[in-house]
Amino acid sequence: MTEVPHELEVVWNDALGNIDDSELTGQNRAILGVTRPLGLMGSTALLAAPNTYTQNMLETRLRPILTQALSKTLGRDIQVAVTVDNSAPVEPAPAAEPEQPLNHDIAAHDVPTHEAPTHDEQATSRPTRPEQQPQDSDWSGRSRSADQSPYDRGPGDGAPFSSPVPVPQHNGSDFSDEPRNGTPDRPHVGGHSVTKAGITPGRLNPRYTFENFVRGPSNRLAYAAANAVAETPAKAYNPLFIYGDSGLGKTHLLHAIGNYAYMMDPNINVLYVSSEEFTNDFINTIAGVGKGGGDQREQFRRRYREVDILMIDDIQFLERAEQTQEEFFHTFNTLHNANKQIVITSDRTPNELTTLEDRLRSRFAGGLTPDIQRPDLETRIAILRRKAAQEGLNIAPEVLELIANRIQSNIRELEGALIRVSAFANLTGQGIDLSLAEHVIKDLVPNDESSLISAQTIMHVVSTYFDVTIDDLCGRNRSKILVMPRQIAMYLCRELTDLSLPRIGQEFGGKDHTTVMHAVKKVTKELVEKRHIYNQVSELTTLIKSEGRR
Ligand SMILES: Nc1ncnc2c1ncn2[C@@H]1O[C@H](COP(=O)(O)OP(=O)(O)OP(=O)(O)O)[C@@H](O)[C@H]1O
Repeated sequence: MTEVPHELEVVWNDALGNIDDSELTGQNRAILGVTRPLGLMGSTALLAAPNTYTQNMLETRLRPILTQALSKTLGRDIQVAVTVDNSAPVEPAPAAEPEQPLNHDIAAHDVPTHEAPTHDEQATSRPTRPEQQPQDSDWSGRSRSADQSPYDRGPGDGAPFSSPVPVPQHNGSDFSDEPRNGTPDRPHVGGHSVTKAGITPGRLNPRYTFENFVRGPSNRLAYAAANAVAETPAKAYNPLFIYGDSGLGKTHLLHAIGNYAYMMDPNINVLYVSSEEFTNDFINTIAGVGKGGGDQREQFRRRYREVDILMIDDIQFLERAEQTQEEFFHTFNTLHNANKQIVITSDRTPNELTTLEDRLRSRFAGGLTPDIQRPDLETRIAILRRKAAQEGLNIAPEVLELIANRIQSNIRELEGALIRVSAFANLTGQGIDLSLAEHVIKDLVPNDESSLISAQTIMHVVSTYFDVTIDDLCGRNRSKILVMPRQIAMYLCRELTDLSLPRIGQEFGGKDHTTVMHAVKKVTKELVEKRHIYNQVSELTTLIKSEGRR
């Protein structure tokens, strides 16, 4: 890392000293602890963050506090720019292990000792690995009492929720088939997914953090367990097996674990992968063995076995194939024996995973197995309120309540409804009131109907509507005239069915899940910005629903 001139360090420390402690949560302090000043250019202070997650937090949540503090210190208006400096050293971790055992011996069904706060509760003290603590060592010149965890959540839980509508980074008018950060149809598992220091943790979604996760009775146990695992990997609950219906936040919690663990220790190896990706990667490896010199199997093993935290999403899709399960079993054992953390999600309990071998099921059941239930009305409203605030939408409480009342069982749908309502208001130049919301959401699918709608139905309706063939939708021709219907069809599959991203990719001619993800983001953005896309998506939704009911 660039050496920091002494005066700059002094200015930085003074500025940090100017921040009122009550404005910062423990996490904020930890972030500031790993941030370094790089220089002052005119009225801009350039800061270095060790990773994109920290950069993101500095640029959003902490920006106002930092600009104010730096401006006050320097006596003039200062802006802040943040760059990622991969070489930035994270404070060396003392090797000492915690003196107190942390929940080692808690039975699988026990409630975690550090119960998570609800969205109304605050500041829970958690056990913390001592090696994490130096990161915020005295950056502010203030001392912290020995028993105060640096990661206690402060009152500032009102972090802006990242927009579900992606900010356009290029001309958003075209429908391109390419995900911006990757090549479609190429498996995205492998070395680059492993978040070794210096490698951007590209597969972790920085928006999915613990802070952005609204807690309520339906998810409190899963949240608390995930939080404990992120703070003390392989010490609290191992494996952690979270199950629950589609769209209730399992993936969000996995990413939150990864983001949190990575923020605390950028040297940690975190790997997030869906079981379908694991299967595909394994099948490709087997197919390639012999062609590529025979070491592919070894590389595969290293990819999955040399990690500190392995997170497998949607384990119910783990291929029935014997060899894949065998491989996964050994991966699991190797990691577990090496005291590495494993986190798994599923749509059902371990015992209900009847396609899995008994020995795998019993391994899963041997850990903590919290579930996530459908959120209650209060939690749904809290989620909507947070999303609306993030979008800068001033929506009356009765409108949020209407949406929350109408969409009860899936948070993805809840978010989708909010986006549709705001898109319609935006495109028609109207304010968001009850009658507008009523008008928009009357067409949305109540969750119970979604099981009646298949990807085939959606493809059939979309292909007829746009006068293209189903082969066109599943093909790879990138002509604009085909890409747009294809992306809309993928978006509708995500919105109207319970299919996972990889499963949708398979339905569309074996495409990678990143291609589907890109399509979903693209259409979400376009339908907010373009009236004709909004109309097409609305019309198609109605057509698909009526087709699904037949
Ligand atoms: N408690 C919550 N607070 C805020 N947002 C949430 C919460 N739970 C879910 N979400 C949001 O709902 C959406 C769907 O969640 P997620 O993808 O994690 O569900 P899932 O259970 O993994 O679904 P699937 O099984 O279909 O993959 C995400 O955008 C997520 O951020």
